[in-house]
Amino acid sequence: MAAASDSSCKVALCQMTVVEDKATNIAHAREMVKRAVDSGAALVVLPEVFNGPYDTTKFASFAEPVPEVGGAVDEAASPTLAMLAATAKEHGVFLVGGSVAELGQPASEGAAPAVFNTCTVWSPAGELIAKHRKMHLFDIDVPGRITFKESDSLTAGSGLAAFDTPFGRVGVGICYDLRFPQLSALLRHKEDCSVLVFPGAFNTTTGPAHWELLLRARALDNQVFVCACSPARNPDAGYQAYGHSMVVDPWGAVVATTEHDEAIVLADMNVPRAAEVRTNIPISKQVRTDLYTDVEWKGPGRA
Ligand SMILES: O=C(O)CCC(=O)C(=O)O
Repeated sequence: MAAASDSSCKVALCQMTVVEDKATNIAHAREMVKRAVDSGAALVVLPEVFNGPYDTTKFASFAEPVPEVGGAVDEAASPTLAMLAATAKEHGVFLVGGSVAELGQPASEGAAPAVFNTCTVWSPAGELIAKHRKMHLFDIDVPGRITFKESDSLTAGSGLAAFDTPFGRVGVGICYDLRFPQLSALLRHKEDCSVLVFPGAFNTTTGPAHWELLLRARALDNQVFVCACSPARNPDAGYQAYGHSMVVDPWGAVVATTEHDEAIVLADMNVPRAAEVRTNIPISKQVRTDLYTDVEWKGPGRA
């Protein structure tokens, strides 16, 4: 395992090019993780839906069963997960396996199996130590720019995912989950995380406008490191990823990033910096939880 002291850690975000062919993506991810480890990373992150196209009509055909935390991978049915487990173990690193379409159980008898957008996290021993099903599905309509409806083919998850490392506790969300400060706040205040990791795939409309702003906002309002890993932009793909994988520190500063081409983004995270910022600006002690209980969330379908 690459050197990771008790407090600091080198993180690598593998901004890989994703193509239509699953086996090619699996092999490419394995090779990028190896390169990340060769650069000294102890925590390696892959992008959202890294084993196939980001396309609601294709998720089901790329989907694989995902075991529960601590469970064994069915290597024949889940070649992507088998690679993640083996690669984490081979290199002795924590591996946040981007996300894959997860083949779940049918919601009712006779229904099609539910498909989730699921992030798996692997320990240096190759064990599945956390699993996050995307909680907020990416359904947006910006006329003339982008319309996307994950809920056409995906089911939302509802659990929190976090895992312990020698350098601190790490929480996980996926892409659109970033837009919901409540999830990050739960990871910080309920799960006690100092690092949040988001595999994500923003696009060329919302990416330039919101990606960095959201990452820096989540870092600042929770006083945590935020690491977000995108696929590279593939000109041949139907969905044009924004790229710009990024690490933000608890002060809200961007400490490492890139453009939209394939790259490995590396950053040293000095995790005790989170505690230092929390002492300097003690918002978690000053927060007026007594005043926020009556928020009435507005929107269609809500009273
Ligand atoms: O929130 C956005 O603008 C992009 C979200 C997205 O691409 C996703 O959730 O996969």
